[in-house]
Amino acid sequence: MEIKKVGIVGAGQMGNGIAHVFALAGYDVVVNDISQEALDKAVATITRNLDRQVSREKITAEKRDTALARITTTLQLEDLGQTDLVIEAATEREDVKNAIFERLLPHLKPETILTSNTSSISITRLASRTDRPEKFMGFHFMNPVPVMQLVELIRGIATDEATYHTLLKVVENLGKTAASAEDFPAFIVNRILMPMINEAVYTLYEGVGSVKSIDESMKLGANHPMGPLELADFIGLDTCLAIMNVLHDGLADTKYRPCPLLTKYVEAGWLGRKTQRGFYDYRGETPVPTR
Ligand SMILES: CC(=O)CC(=O)SCCNC(=O)CCNC(=O)[C@H](O)C(C)(C)COP(=O)(O)OP(=O)(O)OC[C@H]1O[C@@H](n2cnc3c(N)ncnc32)[C@H](O)[C@@H]1OP(=O)(O)O
Ligand SMILES: NC(=O)C1=CN([C@@H]2O[C@H](COP(=O)(O)OP(=O)(O)OC[C@H]3O[C@@H](n4cnc5c(N)ncnc54)[C@H](OP(=O)(O)O)[C@@H]3O)[C@@H](O)[C@H]2O)C=CC1
Repeated sequence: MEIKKVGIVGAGQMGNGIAHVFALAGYDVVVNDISQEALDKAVATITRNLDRQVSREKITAEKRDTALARITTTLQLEDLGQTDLVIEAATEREDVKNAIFERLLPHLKPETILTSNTSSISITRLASRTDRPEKFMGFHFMNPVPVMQLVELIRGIATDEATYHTLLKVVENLGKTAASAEDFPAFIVNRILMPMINEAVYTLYEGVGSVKSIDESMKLGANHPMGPLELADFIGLDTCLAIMNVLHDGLADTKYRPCPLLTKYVEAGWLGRKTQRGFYDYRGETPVPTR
């Protein structure tokens, strides 16, 4: 099946990055969110990131303008009805994702491929609640989408080969690299990455190091581009906690117990960069550690 028009549900940091790379690769993109403010912010972010690519001579101004013209936004989920591929990139909560699919399905063409950018939730379980488990897949982009090379492809138990091969071709068209992961909690990247981030929060919680010393240690001692706490703030602490809970519940092993300090930050609404406060306070000129 040829994919021409793509629908994206959720215009947060992942939704805007996914819209950016699809529009640049020549796909028509419709972005949906429940908030007009999120849609406006997404278009502003995409424009800023495309402008930066123009100023660094990665793309031409003409390519930027064509890409922007390919993106439309809508508050109405039914406007995704004529798309060939839908990528759900809303908040990492299973009830939210199920509700989106339930409202969206009556409007979709029967052949439309339905995917979720979920970081951790069972693809088989999400698919089983839809009318098309064979055309349902995990389509997991990494943050920041315009920069990161990898896309994880996760087949649910019922996903057919045609769907998998169609998405493999889409990843190729985006100029990215696909890795296949089996459908187990948090797949590959987050199965490995998130326990490291959670351990960094335990290291902070137990007073082994400060925010600054933990991040500096991993940047200078292990050559990570960002320290684990800086990365947690970048991903979103709500998303990190949600992934740890999926690992803990799904694998029933205490080694995945979310750190109580991570829970406390989320309960405070200190979700990282997106709320201006997390392990760092971003309200000033330079980020200041909060512990
Ligand atoms: C949670 C999940 O489910 C899965 C995940 O995504 S886990 C998170 C995975 N991501 C990571 O681990 C990211 C780790 N961090 C990094 O790789 C780097 O810090 C980074 C790429 C984000 C920034 O790199 P840097 O060298 O510090 O910054 P900088 O030189 O400003 O940026 C490098 C490039 O990225 C671009 N960039 C940086 N942030 C960007 C953003 N948010 N959006 C778009 N482009 C961005 C810059 O424009 C620059 O592009 P060029 O090379 O074309 O000039
Ligand atoms: N952050 C990351 O590094 C990565 C995240 N992911 C996954 O991508 C998904 C999105 O994450 P991210 O972009 O970081 O999250 P954000 O919090 O940045 O964005 C989520 C967006 O979804 C919107 N939303 C919530 N409910 C609905 C709904 N019913 N219909 C439409 N939109 C809705 C939110 O609106 P509002 O703000 O108004 O609630 C918000 O704009 C999650 O599943 C996450 O696990 C995958 C890879 C990396």
